[in-house]
Amino acid sequence: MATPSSSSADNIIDGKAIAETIRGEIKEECAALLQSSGVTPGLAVVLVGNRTDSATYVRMKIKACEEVGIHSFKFDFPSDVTEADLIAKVAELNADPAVHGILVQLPLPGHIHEQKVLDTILPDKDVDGLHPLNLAQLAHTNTHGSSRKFDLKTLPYHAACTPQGCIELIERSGTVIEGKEAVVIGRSNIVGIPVFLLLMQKNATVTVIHSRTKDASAVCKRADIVVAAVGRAEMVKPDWIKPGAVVIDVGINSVDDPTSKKGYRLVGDVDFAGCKAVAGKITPVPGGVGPMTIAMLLRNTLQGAKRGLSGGNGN
Ligand SMILES: Nc1nc(=O)c2c([nH]1)NC[C@@H]1CN(c3ccc(C(=O)N[C@@H](CCC(=O)O)C(=O)O)cc3)C=[N+]21
Ligand SMILES: [Mg+2]
Repeated sequence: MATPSSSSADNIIDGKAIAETIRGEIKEECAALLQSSGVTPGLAVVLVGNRTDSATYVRMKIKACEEVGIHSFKFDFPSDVTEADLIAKVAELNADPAVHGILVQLPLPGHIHEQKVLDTILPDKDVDGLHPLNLAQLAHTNTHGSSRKFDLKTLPYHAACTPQGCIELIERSGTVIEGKEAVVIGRSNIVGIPVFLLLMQKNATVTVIHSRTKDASAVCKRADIVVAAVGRAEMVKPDWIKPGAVVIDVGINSVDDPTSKKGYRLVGDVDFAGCKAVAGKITPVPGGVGPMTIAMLLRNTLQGAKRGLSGGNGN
């Protein structure tokens, strides 16, 4: 086993490396699934318009599929596509047995009601975990006081990808969640709420901080585990962090930077340099949560294909 280095980087959680490990695990499982049942998992990706960031993310997702042995099917629509046409495509994919997962890349153009489109995806094919029924399943799961363990790899429904990625980063970097004080900053349906639910299912004591919280920094400072998902550049300062805490930064904020070639750079919701000096462990941006989101998408797609074989969603 490699000896951990004692460089200043050694409290950084390497999301890129952890995601690579997980993609390796998924690749093996895809090969085994193909061997045993002849099935290749399939992911349909729907991209609307020509945002460069969305096109980049979609390209990364498709490349990741190829690498692990998941079929991908890409559907491009112009930015003036009607909501009805998008919903018709989703309905077609819902009925396609080669498609185990459907992802509609967000954001959608303003004239389209995003949730209305997402709600059309069959929950069993909703590998983003953004359908309200999947969020409800996560809240409704109750393994406490039962011998059944809460295991992300075998959930009978889809949990959202970024939140699952946060949990994997915490656990795979060596932190036991059970019994810890966790604070989630932000309460979005996509990240804050599902992260809160996952941490609770993992037996943490969880507090959610939001825009109406009084004295957010004092509440945050109680946490052994902090997950920041507010979408405000470098909002979490070193004096918010309890010494030794694990800090997971979900934010992807672009800030002007004339010294960079692109004229901007990406920063998280956490003041990384400052908080790194106080935290026990911390994720960088980029190279933290981002790559995990894609790894979890692959895992959900594989899981969906396996569930399809066993018939029904096991509830
Ligand atoms: N239906 C839907 N599902 C999503 O999961 C979804 C979405 N819409 N819309 C946009 C956000 C954003 N997102 C990211 C995925 C990977 C990285 C990622 O891998 N980032 C790299 C850097 C990538 C770069 O070089 O820009 C990193 O953080 O290291 C980031 C962001 C998924 N999203
Ligand atoms: Mg809209």
